[in-house]
Amino acid sequence: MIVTLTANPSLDRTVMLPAALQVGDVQSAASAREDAGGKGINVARAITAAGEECTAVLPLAIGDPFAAALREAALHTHRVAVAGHVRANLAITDPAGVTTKLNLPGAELSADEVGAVIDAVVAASAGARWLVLAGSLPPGAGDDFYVRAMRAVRTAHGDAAPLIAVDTSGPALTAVVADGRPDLIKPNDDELSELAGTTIEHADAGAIADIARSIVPARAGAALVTLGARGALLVEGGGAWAASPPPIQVVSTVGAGDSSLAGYVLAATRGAGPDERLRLAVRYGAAAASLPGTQAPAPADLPTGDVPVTRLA
Ligand SMILES: O=P(O)(O)OC[C@@]1(O)O[C@H](CO)[C@@H](O)[C@@H]1O
Repeated sequence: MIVTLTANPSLDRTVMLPAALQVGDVQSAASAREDAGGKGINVARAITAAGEECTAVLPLAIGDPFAAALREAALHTHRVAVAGHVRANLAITDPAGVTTKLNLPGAELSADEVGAVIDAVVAASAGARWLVLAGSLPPGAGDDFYVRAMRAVRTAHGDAAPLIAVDTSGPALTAVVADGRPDLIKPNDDELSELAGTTIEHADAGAIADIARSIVPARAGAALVTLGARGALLVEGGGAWAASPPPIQVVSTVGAGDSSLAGYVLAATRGAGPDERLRLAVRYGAAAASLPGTQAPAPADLPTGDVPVTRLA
């Protein structure tokens, strides 16, 4: 069983344009869609669609319209009643696959609500193999929220505690790497650059792996570094691997990283080795990028093209 936590869910609105976005102009849109989003929700949707048992923990006010979008996602959820309503995030996509994203901060959580969310994660993760903590933190949670959640889960479940994956950014990611020692982090190129205090924009796979090694394995068990159209890297104590994506038509990149993480966790749960974990991560990320809006891929959506994986020195 796999548990995800989305401390800051979002109703994802996607507006699809028939041409490139013209900032400052009025444009007619071709169509629009809404999806229940937030990183942990997206991970849970891909895992559930693959037939694995999964619970998505989230704060949700009674009567929040987000509940209707969640119903459509058909997820098993553990909801913590809070006062504030779920934010709405906006994505604008065009026929060339260019995605523009506007994310709101989310409603503030009170100290009691923060404590209730952590208690819910501890309860939901009893017997789980993986716990995925994903997304930005809402105001009020505190930068150390994920560290607190990880400590609470590990203290409560001891040797039976799940492996913990964290996908976040900024001070929340810095805190997790400084004080949490997650089993897996999933930075993208910007997040790894910020974490390591260097830029990886023009670095090749070997150089990126070396940068990840400044964190792995001392401060995180492994790093799945997603690089968009360049593929992804997996760095762990035993080695580093790079994978290139299969050819796809990009429709919306929203949720591609979440689906990569879902693919990784699915493969890990099934006992796959590092190269297969990385390959499935890249296939899931590519599948998500080829779907509109924040749709999470099902196994039937996975691209059939080759995903070459190479071991790095
Ligand atoms: O503000 P955060 O939590 O960093 O990102 C939120 C978000 O962009 O992440 C998902 C895609 O990864 C979307 O469903 C959602 O809108």
